[in-house]
Amino acid sequence: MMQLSHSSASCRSVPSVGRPSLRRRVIPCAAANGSEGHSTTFHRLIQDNGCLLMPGVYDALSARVAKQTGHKAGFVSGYAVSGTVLGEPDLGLLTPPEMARKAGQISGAVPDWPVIADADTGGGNVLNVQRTIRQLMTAGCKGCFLEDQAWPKRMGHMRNKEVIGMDEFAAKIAAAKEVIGEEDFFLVARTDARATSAKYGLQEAIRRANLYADAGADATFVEAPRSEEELRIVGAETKGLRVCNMLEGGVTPLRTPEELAAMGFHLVVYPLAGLYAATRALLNVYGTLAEKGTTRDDLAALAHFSEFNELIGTEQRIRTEERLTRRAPEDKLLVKVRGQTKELH
Ligand SMILES: C[C@@](O)(CC(=O)O)C(=O)O
Ligand SMILES: [Mg+2]
Repeated sequence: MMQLSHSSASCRSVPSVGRPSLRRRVIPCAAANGSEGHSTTFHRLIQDNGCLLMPGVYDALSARVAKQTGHKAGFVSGYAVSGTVLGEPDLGLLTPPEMARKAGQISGAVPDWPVIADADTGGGNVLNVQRTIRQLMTAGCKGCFLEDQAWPKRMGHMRNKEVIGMDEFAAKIAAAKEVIGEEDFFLVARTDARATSAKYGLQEAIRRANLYADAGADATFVEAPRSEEELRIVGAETKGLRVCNMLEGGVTPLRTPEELAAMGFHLVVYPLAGLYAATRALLNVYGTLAEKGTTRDDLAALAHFSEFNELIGTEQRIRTEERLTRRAPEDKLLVKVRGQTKELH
């Protein structure tokens, strides 16, 4: 059973981000009331780091870069995967199997780096939720976000959202918990009730988050608070572990993990920072190429050949290939069999 009963004076240190250096900064831990349940990788990461910062990732390469720059975990963003795999907006077009496939590629590329995937609404009713969660677990994910939007869902900071009934969503949480059992999988229940087109608002979102915590979610996520004041209210009035979504250009003001920890949050996601940065870089370099016909005067804006090869382990792979296939001077193939080198003719 997990305990996060640190006083506001207790602290954890986390590595700084943005570069691979080991510079560390300290984030005061927020106390979590009612955070009981089975312990998972993400419970441990939150306990060890105070407030855990997770960048959004959308493919194997972005996950490798996030890991290399010192992040301890990543969030496979539905918005970013929809944008990069389909070239489509986050309006419910990406299917759960497409997300599971991408999440599996990411987990495969960074096997020792935990990721939480965006399960959106779970793809339908309780049975779809169970299938989706099983697929994400098989893909190697260590958790997911599941949200109470009606289908077709839309990205949380867009207009025309609707939510399903809170009891119906509590049943989806129960369905998810049933397949998770004692597995190492962290379930975040998200409510979009703050910003629907219908009658709801912040108090409804808080009521829902608390119901979802009672239904067994490991953490709750009130989507789209509109001000610092609303962030504080969510931090003060919801139970258990709390997730905060920091979205450049969205309706919630951007804050640091330190600032959010002081308001009572435990897990901070910047889901679109990488996607938007990569998009800006591509716009720039393709624009340059179209304009000038060459990149030769703009190489500083690009990763270097050797830098990129190092990032994806090219040299290591070539050495493995050489070790397994190199021919002896007499042109015989040497292979290792149970520790002994033998010649193949
Ligand atoms: C976090 C998010 O769900 C975006 C959102 O709806 O706020 C994502 O897909 O990255
Ligand atoms: Mg999403």
